[in-house]
Amino acid sequence: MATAPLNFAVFNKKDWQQLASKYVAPDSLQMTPQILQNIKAYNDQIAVDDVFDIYGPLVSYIKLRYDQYHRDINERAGFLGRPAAPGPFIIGIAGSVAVGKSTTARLLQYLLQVAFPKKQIALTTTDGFLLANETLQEKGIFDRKGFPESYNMTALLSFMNDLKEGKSKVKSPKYSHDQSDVLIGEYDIFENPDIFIIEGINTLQASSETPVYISDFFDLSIYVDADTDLIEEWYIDRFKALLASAVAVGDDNNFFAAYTKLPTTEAVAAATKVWQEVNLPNLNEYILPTRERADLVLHKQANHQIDTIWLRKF
Ligand SMILES: Nc1ncnc2c1ncn2[C@@H]1O[C@H](COP(=O)(O)OP(=O)(O)O)[C@@H](O)[C@H]1O
Ligand SMILES: CC(C)(COP(=O)(O)O)[C@@H](O)C(=O)NCCC(=O)O
Repeated sequence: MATAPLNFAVFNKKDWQQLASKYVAPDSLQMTPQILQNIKAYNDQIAVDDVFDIYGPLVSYIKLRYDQYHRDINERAGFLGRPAAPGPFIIGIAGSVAVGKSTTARLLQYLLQVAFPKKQIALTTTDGFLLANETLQEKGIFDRKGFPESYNMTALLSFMNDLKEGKSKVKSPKYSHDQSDVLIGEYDIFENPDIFIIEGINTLQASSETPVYISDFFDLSIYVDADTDLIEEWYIDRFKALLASAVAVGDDNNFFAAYTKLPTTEAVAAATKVWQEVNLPNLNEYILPTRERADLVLHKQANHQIDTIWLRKF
């Protein structure tokens, strides 16, 4: 993997694991058999030792940063002589298409909920802020899906601003991987969450539409990293899983239905072409250059196991 910049501390799994109970009382994140069973129920491929060794210390670190965030808000409000109106503590998760951002985000949401049972931990993806496929086609940029110009950045920034200001009933549009499109008129509604996770390939990118970055609203950012050959493998694995579910559902409106009519080798060749011509150039040109903007980098090796963690020192 790449060498970490000077402003990051680098941990291997063993050293990171030592940090586990530094800030969270040991009983607040006990990995009981029930917790592990719940995690396995949603993704049985997740490495169980990662849940203990990587996510345990990560939750401790988030707890530390969350407490600092609230102290900071109160002190700043005191300085201004205005009441503190804290919005959520926002965690941004970035990384390539198919590197495992949404899986990481869901696992983190679950573990934070276990560690903070009285807090509301919410999650969304920037995928819902993509322009609809029809609009991308009208604009002649369907083959640029996922690139910066394919998102409604103004809507995304306004969503982030409303959330951070503590507005109630803030809506984010939904995206379906089965349909490979945004779901017009369908939203997730957030009612003053305490911790908010937003994952997406563009969470650390600048916008050409406005000088404000999405990450200006973040209190912590995580970049999920891996070698590109592995990510391509995971992209194809996910494509095969989406094909299998299209076959199981038998819905002709499913985006993947057309691929199910092809021999598997042809369908996989088509997906490999999309990876090579769309998602890989997007990774190299627009996503990977944001890695060093993150506060924390989780580097994965084969089988999604995390082997190295970079943590920003300053
Ligand atoms: N920690 C993990 N363990 C096992 N499989 C994983 C893990 N993270 C992701 N995957 C698998 O890799 C593929 C891509 O993951 P996903 O979370 O959809 O990526 P992203 O949100 O970055 O596009 C999916 O098939 C998912 O099940
Ligand atoms: C919706 C996405 C831009 C984002 O991907 P994600 O991070 O959710 O995997 C991506 O899945 C995508 O559709 N890319 C365009 C090319 C393709 O069909 O893979």
